Amino acid sequence: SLTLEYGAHRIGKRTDQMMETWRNYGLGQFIHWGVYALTGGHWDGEYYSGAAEWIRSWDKMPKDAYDQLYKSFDPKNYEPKAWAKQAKEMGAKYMIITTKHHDGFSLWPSKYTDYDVTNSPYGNDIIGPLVEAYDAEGIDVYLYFSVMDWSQPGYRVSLETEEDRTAYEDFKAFTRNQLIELLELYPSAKGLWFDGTWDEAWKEQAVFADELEKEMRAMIPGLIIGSRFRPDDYGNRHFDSNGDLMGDYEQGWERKLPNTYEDTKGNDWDAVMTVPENQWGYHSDWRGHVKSSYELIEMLVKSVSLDGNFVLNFGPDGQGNIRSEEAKLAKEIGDWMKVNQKAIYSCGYLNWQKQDWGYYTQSREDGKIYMVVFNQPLDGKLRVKTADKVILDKVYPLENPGMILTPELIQKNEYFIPVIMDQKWTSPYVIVVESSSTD
Ligand SMILES: C#C[C@@H]1N[C@@H](C)[C@@H](O)[C@H]1O
Repeated sequence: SLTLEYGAHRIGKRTDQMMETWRNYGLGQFIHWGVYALTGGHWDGEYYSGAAEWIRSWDKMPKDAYDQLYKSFDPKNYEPKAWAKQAKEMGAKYMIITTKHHDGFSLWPSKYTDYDVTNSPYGNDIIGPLVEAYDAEGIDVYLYFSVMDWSQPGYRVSLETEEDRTAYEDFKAFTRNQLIELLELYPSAKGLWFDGTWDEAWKEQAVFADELEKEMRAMIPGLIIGSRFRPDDYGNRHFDSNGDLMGDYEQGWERKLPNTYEDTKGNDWDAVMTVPENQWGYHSDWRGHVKSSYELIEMLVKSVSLDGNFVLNFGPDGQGNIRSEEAKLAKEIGDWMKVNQKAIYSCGYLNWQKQDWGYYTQSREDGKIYMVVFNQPLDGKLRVKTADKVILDKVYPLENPGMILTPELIQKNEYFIPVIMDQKWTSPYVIVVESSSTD
């Protein structure tokens, strides 16, 4: 392997309590909010087919017009407490908020740019009240921060000339100043979710990024930072040039999920997911496929079954309203979580053979095994192939512990669990397996 000074600083999972808490979240909420929400994915009556938060990059979007939008940012309906309550009802254990997206508009009062909320009609800090509201609901807060910043004169995609390099040094200092400022203002934040680190100029900043990461970790012990922040000695991110994970968890699963445990490489990871195919910021006209709560619950369960967290995105509109489609999903997911949360919180991967009926999760607290059934077999027989030396001691529906189910032995370590068909199962349900080992 290569000798790397700025590659992974740890091989294997973090084992401290803060990371254990992160690992046990199961469900998170992403919030993408900023001046792009004012456009709703349209400009001058035209529909933008890209991701709404990228509308400034659209050739039909006059850049100076976009850059004036903040002078209309005055979200009368912004109610952080209501957002936090809704997230609590949904069952989210953490929330990631865009403090600054690629356009550079800072949702907090920043000493380092005039392109921030204090210079909008709204005038007040957006981030502070949100952090307080989510903290009050017991939902941990993480700060999304885009390194790429279209508003900064010093930003560069690549460093071709001496002028580029000089300008980029100013940009690096600005970036560090904003990050230190965020951690000083919001010390209850448990971690950072970085984005916009794919340009060549940043990929040359292994030394700077490493020093900055160390400085931030020193400010908030236990701070959790994903794989999308640092480039290594050769400009590689997520995995260093030896294939080892950078940061505390893998951030590569954006709008997609791993399919097998092997895909996760045994690392901690999160999957961040949009409701439409690709809209993070508010778009008033969602076209194409919009995911149902059934689909999203399956993605959540699949993520947990593979030792990951599932983070569902919300994109409030320009007035601070949570759109009705997202409110409905939050309610439907929350209703399912209220009944089945034991199969999600503090659960993870079980090395039993994957079956067609759904997913296994196992509690990291008491070892209980959960069979989350999405595809009910017509004969009601759920095939279970356990690992070796496993005894099934007790099997019952999570919703009805008194209904003891008797496994029918097929062959060594393989059973049918008969699920009584007179129950009209209309949503994914959970069977609990209490097991022991023969050795
Ligand atoms: C591309 C890209 C960005 N990464 C997602 C998390 C959104 O912020 C999107 O704009």
